[in-house]
Amino acid sequence: MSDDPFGQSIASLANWVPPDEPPTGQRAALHRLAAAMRIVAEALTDMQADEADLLAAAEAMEQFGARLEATRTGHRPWGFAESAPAGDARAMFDRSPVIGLGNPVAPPLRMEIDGDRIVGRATFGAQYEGPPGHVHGGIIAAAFDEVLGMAQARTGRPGMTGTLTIRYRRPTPLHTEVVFEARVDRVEGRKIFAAGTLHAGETLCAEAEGIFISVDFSRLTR
Ligand SMILES: CCCCCCCCCC(=O)SCCNC(=O)CCNC(=O)[C@H](O)C(C)(C)COP(=O)(O)OP(=O)(O)OC[C@H]1O[C@@H](n2cnc3c(N)ncnc32)[C@H](O)[C@@H]1OP(=O)(O)O
Repeated sequence: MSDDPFGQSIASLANWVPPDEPPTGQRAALHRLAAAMRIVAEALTDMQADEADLLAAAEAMEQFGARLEATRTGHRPWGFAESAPAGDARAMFDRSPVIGLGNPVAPPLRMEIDGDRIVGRATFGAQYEGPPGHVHGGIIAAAFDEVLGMAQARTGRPGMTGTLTIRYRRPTPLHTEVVFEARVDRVEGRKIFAAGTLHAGETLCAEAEGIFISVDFSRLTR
């Protein structure tokens, strides 16, 4: 394990604390671009632009896309995007589809550690709509997977999600800051049992239970 940076990073995750210094340079630019793409994604849900404007935007996006595509290396230093296995905070924050500031798909959820709890906050835009005016249930599941995944990772022997059970109690509103909380209930052998809640204000919108199975993540990279 000592010469395995992947394993070392996972092991050190138990003491990981989210960095609070603002990014600079290329990374800051990446975050800005991803934020702009989120604005586009949400605007597409109800914009009234005409065909010509949409075609002009599509052409510009295609051109920028081609420029970025040409710079791709195919290099995937960590192989994962989820918080629990990524280890390196930058890889984790930037690439995750849930918390990645460099990933326009991510809402993004913002996580913090509060004692033995993980707290995640997000404001979901219209691009995450399921029932009218409310958040899609699959998106809520993804967010729970992330916060429960981070909670279980802090045991120091993280696992993959084996079972994730969600009870949706009330519709979760769009355009409102909602709060996820997660903690580890118990560990039985390789099984880590985690549980969490989702609130919008005082309203309990959903509850989750997850069983994570500790694995040797270095095997997944080979
Ligand atoms: C570095 C940390 C990474 C954490 C990431 C967290 C954030 C997000 C995580 C994800 O989204 S991961 C992506 C979604 N999950 C997957 O793709 C997992 C796919 N499934 C597998 O790879 C395997 O089925 C798994 C590793 C979960 C289990 O396979 P194993 O062959 O290692 O398990 P095994 O059959 O030896 O069973 C070990 C124990 O776990 C139990 N178990 C196995 N699969 C289970 C399952 N799916 N749910 C609940 N329990 C399960 C099993 O009953 C047994 O319990 P006991 O020890 O009490 O007998």
